[in-house]
Amino acid sequence: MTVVLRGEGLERVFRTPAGEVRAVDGVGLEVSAGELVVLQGRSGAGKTTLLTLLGGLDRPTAGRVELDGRDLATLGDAELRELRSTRVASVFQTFGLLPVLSAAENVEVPLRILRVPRAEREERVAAALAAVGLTEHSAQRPGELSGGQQQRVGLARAIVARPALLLADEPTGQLDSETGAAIMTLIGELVRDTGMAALVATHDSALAERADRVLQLHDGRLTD
Ligand SMILES: Nc1ncnc2c1ncn2[C@@H]1O[C@H](COP(=O)(O)OP(=O)(O)OP(=O)(O)O)[C@@H](O)[C@H]1O
Repeated sequence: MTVVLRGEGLERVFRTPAGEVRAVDGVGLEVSAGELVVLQGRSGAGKTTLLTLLGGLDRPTAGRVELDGRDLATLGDAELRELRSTRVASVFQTFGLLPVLSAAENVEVPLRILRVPRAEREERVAAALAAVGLTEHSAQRPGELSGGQQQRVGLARAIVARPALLLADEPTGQLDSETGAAIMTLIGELVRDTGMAALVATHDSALAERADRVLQLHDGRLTD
């Protein structure tokens, strides 16, 4: 399978008044197309910092990230933004939906940014909402949806631009365990159906059952 994401020798050191924090300390990993990898680790293990490096939102202190075959260090800001908006989708614990927009309008946002023509936007938004089982709720605003439904809107918005990579940081953190498990199952289905690569950070070990592979992060390092 094609490797979509590769991290090599990644380090991220934060300099704080209290001293240096090695949040990510020599991490190497690969995620391939059609693969769901779960990144597990306790609070403070470095999961968010690692995802931020892998998604090109922050630059590593050392090491390299290759996304879709491109070394992020060689890209300028504009190229990096372009790669991020076309090839990477992110899902967070706080669903990040715009409260004044309907579910469908929220899902449409990435396509507007990419200047996709209107008719195609409508078609793709409908398909993404159908994929997460929310066709009947497309006109509702986030405040009128349950937490699990809001996260499904977040997932529809993530996949609508057909990214090569989905990065999710505690996507089930605000949900009860049953709803969280359903969201994780849905992520697994989306990965299989679309062939995208997915890396999902969570401290919930029950969710790891749905992964093709589980990585354990401890004090910024991957352990076996
Ligand atoms: N901007 C920053 N400045 C200084 N230290 C930071 C910064 N961001 C993160 N850290 C530190 O890096 C370490 C890893 O933090 P990170 O948020 O990546 O962990 P996490 O595994 O995502 O935790 P959680 O599950 O609680 O979100 C922690 O010790 C944290 O305090």
